[in-house]
Amino acid sequence: MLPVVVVHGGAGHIPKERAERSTSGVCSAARAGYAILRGGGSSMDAVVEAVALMEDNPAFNAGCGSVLNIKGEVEMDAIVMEGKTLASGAVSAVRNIANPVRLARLVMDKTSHACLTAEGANLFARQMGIPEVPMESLITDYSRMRWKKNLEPNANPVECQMGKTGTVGAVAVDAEGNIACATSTGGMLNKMEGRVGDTPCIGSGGYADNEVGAVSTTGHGEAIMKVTLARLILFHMEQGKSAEEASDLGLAYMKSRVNSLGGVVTVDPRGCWAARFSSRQMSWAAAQRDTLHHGLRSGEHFTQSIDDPH
Ligand SMILES: NC(=O)C[C@H](N)C(=O)O
Repeated sequence: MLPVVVVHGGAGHIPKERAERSTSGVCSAARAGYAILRGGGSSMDAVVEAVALMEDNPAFNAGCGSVLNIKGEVEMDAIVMEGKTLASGAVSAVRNIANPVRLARLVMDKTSHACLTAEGANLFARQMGIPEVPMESLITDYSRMRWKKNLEPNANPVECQMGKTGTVGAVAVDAEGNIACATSTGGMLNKMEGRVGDTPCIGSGGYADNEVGAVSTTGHGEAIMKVTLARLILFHMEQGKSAEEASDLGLAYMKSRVNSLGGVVTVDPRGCWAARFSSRQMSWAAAQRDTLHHGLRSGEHFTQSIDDPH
């Protein structure tokens, strides 16, 4: 069954004109993660590289392409976790960093802390020699347009919803049976300055445990935190549910208990995986046994050889 990498590009309503870019983005990320696993690399390397690639892709709400806060600025959250030791690292409300997921990994590897926030996270980035990038380089015309539209007094709530998708995440199991997860986001469109969502919160935006599995989540952060969605799904797996059943149970609970929709990618220690969502759409891709799987709408599941030209 092993190894496997599963990635998502955010749950929600993905506008038609952006669907193609979102799909090709998750497929490229899954390919990149799988190349690392196929070469004998670790699940942590695979999820970080897959997520970093999506952070660099302006189609997603993470890194370049992040949604803007109420002031029109980019503040990002990210987390990584490894299932062997339960070590994790996260950054929240960090600015001017191209790849928050790499900074989160450095928090895990180089500090005794689990999360650094705002100026402290930026100070740590400088100490680690990570270059700061101008905020402008993380802002796309699309994200500025969405921000402006949502400031209008008569903003359409359905359109508002569209700009919130695009958080990225990945879970993987490597040949040694080590499991990891990573999640990265610009957060919620027009959020308050300093707002921190679920993504950098352990058990909400992600969780990985070699004995149970791993989950990366996407959706309305405040709702995900209320039900600690990633850990809730792993609880169901501990009770004997499959990755798919547990993901559906967690998402159904979030819907019934706090009336909120979302999506997840999940793996178990054998390499069984699931990409599930209660939202209208979630771009996702998985790579295992030299096969690439992907989908966007409910019920969609396309497969092709990993080596097929894209
Ligand atoms: N699109 C998302 O998944 C947003 C993210 N969960 C947040 O609330 O920050």
